[in-house]
Amino acid sequence: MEHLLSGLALDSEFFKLGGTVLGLCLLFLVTSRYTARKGIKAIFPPGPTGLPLVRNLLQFPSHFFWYQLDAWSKLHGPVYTFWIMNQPFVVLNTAAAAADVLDHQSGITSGRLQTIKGAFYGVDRILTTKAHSLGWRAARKAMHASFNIHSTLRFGPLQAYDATNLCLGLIRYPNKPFHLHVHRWSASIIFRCLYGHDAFDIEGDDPSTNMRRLAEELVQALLPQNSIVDIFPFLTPLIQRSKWLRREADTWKKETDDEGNRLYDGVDPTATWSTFVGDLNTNLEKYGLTKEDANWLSITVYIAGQETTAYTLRVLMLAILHNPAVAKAAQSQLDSICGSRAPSFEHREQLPYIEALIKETMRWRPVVPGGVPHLATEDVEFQGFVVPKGTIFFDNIWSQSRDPAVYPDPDAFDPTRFLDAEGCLIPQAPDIPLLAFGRGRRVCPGRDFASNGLFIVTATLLWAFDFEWPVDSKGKPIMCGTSEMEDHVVLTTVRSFDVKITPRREGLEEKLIEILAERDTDLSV
Ligand code: HEM
Repeated sequence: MEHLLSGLALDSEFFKLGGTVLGLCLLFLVTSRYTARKGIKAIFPPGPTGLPLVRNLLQFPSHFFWYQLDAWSKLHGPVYTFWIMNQPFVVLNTAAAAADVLDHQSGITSGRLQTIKGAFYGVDRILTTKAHSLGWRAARKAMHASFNIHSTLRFGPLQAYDATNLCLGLIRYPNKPFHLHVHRWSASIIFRCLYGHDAFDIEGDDPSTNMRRLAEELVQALLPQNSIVDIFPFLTPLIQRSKWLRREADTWKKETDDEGNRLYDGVDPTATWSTFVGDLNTNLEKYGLTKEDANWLSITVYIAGQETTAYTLRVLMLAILHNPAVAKAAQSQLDSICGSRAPSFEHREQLPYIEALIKETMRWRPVVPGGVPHLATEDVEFQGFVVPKGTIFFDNIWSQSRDPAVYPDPDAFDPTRFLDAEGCLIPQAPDIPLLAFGRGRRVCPGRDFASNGLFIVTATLLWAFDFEWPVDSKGKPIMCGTSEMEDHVVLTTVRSFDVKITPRREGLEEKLIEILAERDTDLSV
C-alpha cells in the first residue's frame, strides 16, 4: 500500500515490456476517460493492428516513443490511429494533417489529458497541462502580454548579456562539461526574466536548483507506470481520505508552492527590464488571476522554458561539430557583418544564416519530438474521418520535420534549405511554421523569446570561438554520434559531450569583460 499513489511497482515487467511512454500526458493506459459514444459513426484513420484487449499497448517502446510513431507513419501514411486499450490516439505525421486538425480546428482540439494522479498533484495549475478552460485562457493572456513578439524584446539586453557571460564561462572554466555551461545559461535567462537578479555565475550557486528538482519529481510522478490510481480509479476515494497515501503529492505541492512563492515574493524590484512577475503583480486583476495563479504561471514558465532551450543549444552544438562547413559559413557571415564588434540584435536581419541554422537545428532534432498531446473536446471531422471527442492527437513533430516532400534529404543538416538563392530567409508557408513549437491555440507561447535567446547566443558563440571535438591521448577525436540522444519523457536531447573551444579573437577574455560592462549598462538604462 505504501506506494499506492507514488507508483505501481516501478520496474514491473509488464510495463518494461511495452507499457510506458507518453510522458506527462499519457496516463490513461488502462483506464482511459474515453468512452465510445453512441449515436456517432466514428471513422478512425486506420493504423497498426494490435492484440485483443490491450491492442497496441505492448508495441510501445519504453523509451523514444517518437521513433515508433515514425515507423508506423511509414506504414500507415500521414494519419493513423493506434489504441491503448479502448483509448484512441490519432497521430498527425505531416504538417498538412497537423494544420487541418490542430490549427484549423483548434477550438475543439486544444484540450489536455486530465488524470487522477495529475489532479492529486494539482497539475491544473500548470499552464502546459491545464484543460482548455477560462483559467487556461487567462493564464495565456497574461503570458502573451509579456512574451508576445514585441514585448519579449524587452528581455533582449539580458539575453545578450547572458550570451556573453556564457562565452566568458567557457573560457574561464574549460574543464566544466559543456552541457552544464548551457544549463546555467538557459536557467539564468529564464530566471532573470521572471524574477530579476544577477546573471548566474557558472561556478556559483544555481538559484534554480530547487525548481529543477521539483520539475523532475513531477515528471517522474506522472509517468504512466507510476500511477496506479489511474489504472485502478476505484482507489481514488481511498487516497482522497488518507493523508498518508497522499503525502507524496501533498509534499510536492507544498514544496513547489513554497519555492514558487519564495521566488515570487523575492522578485528584484530594482530589475530594469520589467520582470514577468512584476508585470503579473501589477496586472493581476486585468488578467483575472489570483496571486496563486500568478505564482504557478511563473513556475510553469520556468519549467517549460529552461530545458527546452538548453536542449536545443546542445543539439545545435552537435550539428556544428559534425558539420564544420556550416560553422564556417555562419562565421563568414558574422565576420562580414559584425567584424570585431560582438553580434547584437541590431545585426539580426543581416544574419539570415544564423536564423537558418537555428531553424535547421529545430527541424533536424526537435527537442519535443512527439509534441504535447492535444485532446479533442468535441467530435472532429477531417479528411473524411470522424474522430470522437476524447480522442488524443499526437502532433508528430519528428515525422513532420523529416517529411521528404517538404524537406528533401531530411537526415542531412543543411541550414540553406531555409534560404533562397540570394541567401535570404524564405518566408514561412502558413501551414508550415517552425514545427518544433507545436500548433494551434496551444502553440508555444515562449517561441519568440526562445528564438531571440537562441539567435543571440548562437551568433555570439560562433563569433567568439571555433569549435572542435576534443582528442584523446592518441590524437583521436572524442566524438558523439548524431543519434546518441537521451530520452527525457516528452523531451529529448543529445547526450552530454565535450567540446574543444579556441578563441577566434586576440584578447577575447578582456573583450568579453568589456562587452559585459557595456551590456550591464544597457540593462540598467
Ligand atoms: C526551443 C525552445 C522551446 C521549444 C522547442 C518549445 C516547444 C514547445 C511545444 C512543442 C509546446 C507544445 C505546443 C502544443 O501543445 O502544440 C510548448 C508549449 C509551451 N511552451 Fe514551449 N518551447 C520552447 C521554449 C519555451 C520557452 C522559452 C517558454 C517560456 C518562456 C515556453 C513556454 C511554454 C508553455 C507555457 C507551453 C504550454 C502552452 C499551453 O499548453 O497552452 N516554451 N512548447
